[in-house]
Amino acid sequence: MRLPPAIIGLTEEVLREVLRFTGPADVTLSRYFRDHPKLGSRERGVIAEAVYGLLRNKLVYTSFAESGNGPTMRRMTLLGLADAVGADSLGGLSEDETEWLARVAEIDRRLLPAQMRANLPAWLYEKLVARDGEENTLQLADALNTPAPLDLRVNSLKAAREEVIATLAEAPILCEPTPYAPLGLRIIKKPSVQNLPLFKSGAIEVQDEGSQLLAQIVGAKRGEMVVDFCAGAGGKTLALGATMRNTGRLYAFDVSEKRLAKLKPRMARSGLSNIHPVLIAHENDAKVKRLAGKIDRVLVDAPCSGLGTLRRNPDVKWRQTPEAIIEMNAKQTAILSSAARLVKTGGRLVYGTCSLLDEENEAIATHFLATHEDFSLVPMKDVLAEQKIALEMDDYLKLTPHLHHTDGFFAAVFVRKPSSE
Ligand SMILES: C[S@@+](CC[C@H](N)C(=O)[O-])C[C@H]1O[C@@H](n2cnc3c(N)ncnc32)[C@H](O)[C@@H]1O
Repeated sequence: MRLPPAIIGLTEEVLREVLRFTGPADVTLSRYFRDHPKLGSRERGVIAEAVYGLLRNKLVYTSFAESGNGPTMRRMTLLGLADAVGADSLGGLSEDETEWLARVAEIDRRLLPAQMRANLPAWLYEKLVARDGEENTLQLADALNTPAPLDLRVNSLKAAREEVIATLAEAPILCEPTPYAPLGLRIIKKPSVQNLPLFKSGAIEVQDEGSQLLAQIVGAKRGEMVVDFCAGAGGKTLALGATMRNTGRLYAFDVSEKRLAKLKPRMARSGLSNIHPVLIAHENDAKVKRLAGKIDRVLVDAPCSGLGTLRRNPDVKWRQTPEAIIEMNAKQTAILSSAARLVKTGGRLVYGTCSLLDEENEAIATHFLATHEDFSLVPMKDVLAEQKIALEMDDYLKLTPHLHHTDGFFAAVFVRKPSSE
């Protein structure tokens, strides 16, 4: 069925707003939909898909849009919509526009300049090419510009992975076990899971496989004292709590009241009662100091550029700047250093990000080791062997969408040496 011609104007309107990059694209879209309550779910889906497609392919589409007659923004919108639903499904196109879309569809994108094909800003593209070479960067960019599948984590307190697979099949939702995370499921077609009884009962949570692995390498055990220092809405907190079998004490720190508030209903669904959310003013808050030297395991899932999550948040690559990343580096160093004080002798400290950049990853880990003689690195290959995760890594965990089909993640594991060492 053809879409009503009005969808073009509506998409163009919200696209203009999104491309101002004054806030995250998903927030702008939600606000737009709230302000336009008459839009049906199909229209909303199409508009969102068109906007996300445009953000993923912005460089290529801008160049195509500039090639035709008429306003560029309308042409960008048509490209996004044609990508989302196919040009044949669009009502209200002029003859000229129909022909132009057909011509553009014939262009061999392999002939475009490499940075344009990568659809990455120049500063990021150049940084990645300098490190990984052009071919690897193009492969990475291709994976980052492809929408992610939907990954779920089974809450082992409530169900076994096999049971969940069987229940989902009745829906019918087909999924497969994730290759590395023992409780993960991957759904290729993305159904809405929020209304499923499995979700409402807390048997499943939405969580990328990479994020599940980051929680797993903390190695939290029954009865331990654990801190999730940057808990946010608690994606990893919930995974840690289940690994601890709902025993011990798991502190969920964050500076954002709004994010911690989102953790509460998730805690209630999960059946976990070992989690203690704590709002802190900053990383040196007195609430942190009180626990110094008492904690078995600390996870620092640090605030970062988020460039590893472009499959889900394609606007991030256009909103990030090298200057913002330098500021972030200072924050990451400060948070890691403060969180380290919590770790008891022999305890584990994990630093993780969803960034692809060395300066947010290895550089922070190396600097930490150079300035904290009482900590040493636990090579990631040892941690993965301990956790029986079948991944080949050297010192650090480095997950990328083109190699591991997860979001981009980095992690380093440190241990606090016994004082005699
Ligand atoms: C990558 S996000 C965490 C995501 C979360 N762990 C999850 O799995 O869903 C980083 C978090 O760090 C928090 N944050 C920023 N500055 C902080 C600080 N100084 N101390 C603690 N948390 C901080 C942010 O509010 C944000 O929620």
